[in-house]
Amino acid sequence: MAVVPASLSGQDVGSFAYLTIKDRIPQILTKVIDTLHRHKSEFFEKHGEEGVEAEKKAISLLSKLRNELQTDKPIIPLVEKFVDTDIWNQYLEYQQSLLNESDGKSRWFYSPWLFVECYMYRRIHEAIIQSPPIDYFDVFKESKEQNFYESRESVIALCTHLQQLIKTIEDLDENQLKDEFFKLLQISLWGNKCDLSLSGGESSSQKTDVLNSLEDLKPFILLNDMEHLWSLLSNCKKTREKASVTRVYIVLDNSGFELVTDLILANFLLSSELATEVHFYGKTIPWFVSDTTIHDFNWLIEQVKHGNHKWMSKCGADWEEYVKMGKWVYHDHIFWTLPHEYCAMPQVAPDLYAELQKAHLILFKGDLNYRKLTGDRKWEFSVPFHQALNGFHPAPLCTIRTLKAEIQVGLKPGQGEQLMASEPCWWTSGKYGIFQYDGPL
Ligand SMILES: O=P(O)(O)OC[C@@]1(O)O[C@H](CO)[C@@H](O)[C@@H]1O
Ligand SMILES: [Mn+2]
Repeated sequence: MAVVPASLSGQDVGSFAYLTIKDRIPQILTKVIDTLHRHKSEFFEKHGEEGVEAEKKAISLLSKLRNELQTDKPIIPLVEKFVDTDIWNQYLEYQQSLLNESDGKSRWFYSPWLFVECYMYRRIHEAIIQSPPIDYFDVFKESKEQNFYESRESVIALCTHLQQLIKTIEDLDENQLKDEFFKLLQISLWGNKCDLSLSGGESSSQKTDVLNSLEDLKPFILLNDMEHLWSLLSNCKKTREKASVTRVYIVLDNSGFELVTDLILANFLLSSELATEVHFYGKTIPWFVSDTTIHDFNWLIEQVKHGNHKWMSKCGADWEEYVKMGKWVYHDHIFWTLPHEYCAMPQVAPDLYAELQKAHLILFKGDLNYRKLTGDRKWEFSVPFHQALNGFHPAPLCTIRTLKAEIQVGLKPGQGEQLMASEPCWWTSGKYGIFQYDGPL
C-alpha cells in the first residue's frame, strides 16, 4: 500500500472540517427537524394519528443524533436493516480499529471528517426509515425544489441558448464547436456553486446571468484541462465506426440548478455527437442536502417539460425522449452513499468499478466527489492528481468542482501557498473552480 497522508478531521480546531462539524451539521439537523414539524398536518392528512406518531418518533431520533454530535459521543452502529447496513457497520469497526488513542471509540470530532459527515446523513436516513409510515419522506425535497424554482430565469436562458445552438450546430466548424463545448463545461462548473450543504441548507440558487459571466469568471479557474476533454471526445467522434458508441458518464452532484447545467451539457454531447450515450449516477438516499436522487432527476425533467416557456419545454421533452430511447441512462448504486474513498471501489463495489471501466470519459461533479476521489486527505498542493487518486483509474476521468473543502492537489509549485497567503478562504468559499483530468493524454 502506498503511504497516504492523514485524513482531514474535526480534530484540527478552527479548520473547515471542525467548523462544519461544530456549526454547519447541527444547523442542517435543526432544519431537518423543523421540516418534519412543518409537515405534521400533511402526515396527519395522509396517515392519520399514525403519521403524527411517526413524525414524533423521527424528531426524537434526530434530536438524539444532534445531542450525540454536539457532546462528541461515540459513533454508534446502525440498527435498522437496509441494503447497506452491514457494510456501514463493518466500516465503523474498521474506523475503530485505526484508533490507538482515546478510549478506542470513533467520535465526531476525532474521526475522519468524510466518515462522520457521511455517517450523519446516513443516520438521518435511518431516523426516517425507522418511522413508518413516513419512511418515504425526503427531508431535503423542499429545499431542492425551491432551488430549482428560484433559478427559473437562468434555466430559461440556458435552455434558449442550447436550442439556438442546436439549430445551427451542423454549420459550426471544429473551433466553434469546441468553443461551445467549453462554454457548457464552464456553466456546469459554476452550477456547482449552488449546493445547499455549504450554505447550511439555506437557499443558494442561481440568480445571475451565468452565460454572460463566463469571461469574468475565467480567472477563477485554477486548473483547466478542458482541452484534454475536447481532444479525447473529438477523437472518439472521428475514429468511431458507424455502429459503435461513445459513452460519457456523469457522476452527478446537486439537483436544482446544477442538475440543469449538467443536463444541458449532456444534451450538447449528444447533439454534437461527441457522445452517443450519457450515463448518470445519482444517490439512492437523500444526501448532503442537495444531491440528486432518481426522484429529483425525474421531477426536474418533468418541471422543465412543463416550464411554460417554448425552449424550456422543448428541452424537457427532448430529455424525456433521451431517457425513453436509452441515450440517457440513470443508474443508482449504494456505493455513492457509503463513506469509502473511491480507491476502495474495486474491493467494496467491484460491479460498479467494472461498469465505470466501460466509460470513454467519466465526469465527477462537485466537491464531495473530489473529496472521495482524493480520500479527503491532507495532500501537499503540488502532489499529482494521479497519485492522490491512489489507484482509482477505471477510465479517463475529470473532476469538475468549485472548491469547498480544504483539499486541492495538482497545483504548480508555490501556487497553493501563494493563494493561502493572499486569500485564506480560497479553497472553501466556492469562488474558485477546477477541471482536473486524469487519463491518457
Ligand atoms: O459536493 P458539493 O455539493 O459540491 O459540496 C458538498 C459540500 O458542501 O459539503 C461539505 C460541507 O458540508 C463540503 O465538503 C462541500 O462544500
Ligand atoms: Mn452536493
